[in-house]
Amino acid sequence: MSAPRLFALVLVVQPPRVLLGKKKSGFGAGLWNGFGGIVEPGESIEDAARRGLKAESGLTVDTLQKMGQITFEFVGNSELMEVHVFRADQFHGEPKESDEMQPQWFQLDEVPYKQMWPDDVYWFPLVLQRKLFRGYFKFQGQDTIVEHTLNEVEQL
Ligand SMILES: CNc1cc(N2CCN(C)CC2)nc(N)n1
Repeated sequence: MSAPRLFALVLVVQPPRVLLGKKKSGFGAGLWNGFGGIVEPGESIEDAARRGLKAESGLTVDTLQKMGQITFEFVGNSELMEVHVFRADQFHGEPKESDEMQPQWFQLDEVPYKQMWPDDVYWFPLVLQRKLFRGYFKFQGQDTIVEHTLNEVEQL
């Protein structure tokens, strides 16, 4: 079992709204998601979160709160993905479309779960409620969750 591939994911939450981006190409194209990207060698996970948020939305943040860690397995693919989820409540700049993402504000009661990764409906509410969590989701393809665990934790 090789080391999982690390990703950072940032949700900018300013009740009653949350900023999401519609992925324009590649893995998860067409889905709304937080901003971020792969953690490069020699980079901290938090650095990757800041870098990805800036590159994909144009925003910078002072403070990021760690909210959760999710491990994804895809049937038939031995490489696990480990996504570190962060929340930001304050930001600098204006959301700007990038090559990767089309940003849009959503009311918290109108999060477009049907156009998001299927796991999001499970853990997104925990981010909004400021609850820390660890999750594991096993996917068959990109649409079907065949197994999952999700636990609130005291610390990450
Ligand atoms: C497989 N399920 C996923 C992956 C995911 N990813 C994985 C790929 N990253 C580029 C972005 C974050 N994000 C969510 N919300 N769900």
